Amino acid sequence: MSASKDKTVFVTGGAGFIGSHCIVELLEAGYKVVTIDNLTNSRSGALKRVEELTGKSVTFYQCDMLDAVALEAVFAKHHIDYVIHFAAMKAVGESMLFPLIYYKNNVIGTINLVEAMKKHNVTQLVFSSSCTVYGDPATLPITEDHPTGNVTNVYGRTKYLIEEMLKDLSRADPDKWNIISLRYFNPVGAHPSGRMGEDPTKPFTNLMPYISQVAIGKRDKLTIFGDDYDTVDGTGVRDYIHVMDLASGHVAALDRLDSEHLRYKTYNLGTGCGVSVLQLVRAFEAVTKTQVPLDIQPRREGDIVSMYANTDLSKRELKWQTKYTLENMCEDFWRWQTQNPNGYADDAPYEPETLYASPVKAAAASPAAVSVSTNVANGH
Ligand SMILES: O=c1ccn([C@@H]2O[C@H](COP(=O)(O)OP(=O)(O)O[C@H]3O[C@H](CO)[C@@H](O)[C@H](O)[C@H]3O)[C@@H](O)[C@H]2O)c(=O)[nH]1
Repeated sequence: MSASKDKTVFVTGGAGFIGSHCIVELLEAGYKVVTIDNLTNSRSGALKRVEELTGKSVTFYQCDMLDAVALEAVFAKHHIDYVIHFAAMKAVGESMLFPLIYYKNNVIGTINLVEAMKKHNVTQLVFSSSCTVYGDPATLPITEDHPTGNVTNVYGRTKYLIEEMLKDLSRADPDKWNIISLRYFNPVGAHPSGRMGEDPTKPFTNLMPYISQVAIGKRDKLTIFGDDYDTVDGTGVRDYIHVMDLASGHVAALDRLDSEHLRYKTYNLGTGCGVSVLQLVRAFEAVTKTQVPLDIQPRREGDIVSMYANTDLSKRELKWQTKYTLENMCEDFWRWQTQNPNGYADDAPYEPETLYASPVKAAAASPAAVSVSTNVANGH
């Protein structure tokens, strides 16, 4: 556990799936948390559950990453020690249809954040990146020094561009910046209590939520995109990681920033184990005692055959390792789904605090804050 008591972490995208679970870990490690979210792909009820589970509250502002004035106001109002930046749009298909919205929200949103940090002399940042930056891997398991940038979709390209931008920033001012990019593999599962989990308000395409919807009877069958890959059983292989392991990886990253001035460094967060689509389905069926009817279809365009992490560096330098098994991922996800069929939709909202002294002043200071909210969701 962290020794960084009384330090404040500013979390962007804190109501999202990974952000909210990470806040639980941060509060339990003794950090104070200030968070923003524009709630375009999440509900603030997640933060109420965070409070319920930890007995601690967070400071929450409903705020968009494109609202540079509001972002700055957060830094002006709070003494921030570290930033963890989750807020981003994350749907691969959508990113191909609306590339400018993705570049704007993800890249410009990050520029706004880093500029506000710079202005207020906050230099410690953990960035939520993705294994998608590796593109189609040349070698497996994937180490952090594997080439990046050969990305197959716009969402992934935004993550790659942000990584490069942060690297350039640290090169330009190496004594100042201390930045870690965490490359997540495939986050799944939910808080073991059954009180928190993934609750996207937009359509999703990820495997585990689909499996679960079939198991619960909301859909007839699971479409498997290709069973003729060169893998253990012909289906695609991924490195599924429990969201609580991912969350503890962020606490470890803050400890790492404290222990050494890194300038800029990347770490994989995965389990190191490749699991096929069929293996995940079978594990889910066994744990939940359900049947998931399958429909084998052609390969999905842009899909990668196999992807799993080499976790040596994160184990060694972050002193972090995963604790949850594939069975835990399935049972925790199932508990969340069955106990909360509507996610947080029925919960009272977590009341956002007011960022500005008066609404009139807010509108004058920050016209973007009162215009139609742009789409910053919470993702990886
Ligand atoms: O209905 C489905 C959904 C998925 N799959 C397969 O399941 C595997 C995993 O798919 P998915 O859950 O969509 O994850 P990825 O394709 O690995 O991409 C996700 O995981 C990446 C790593 O975190 C992120 O970068 C992406 O944004 C995110 O969509 C793949 O082999 C898919 O072909 C199916 O067979 N049927």
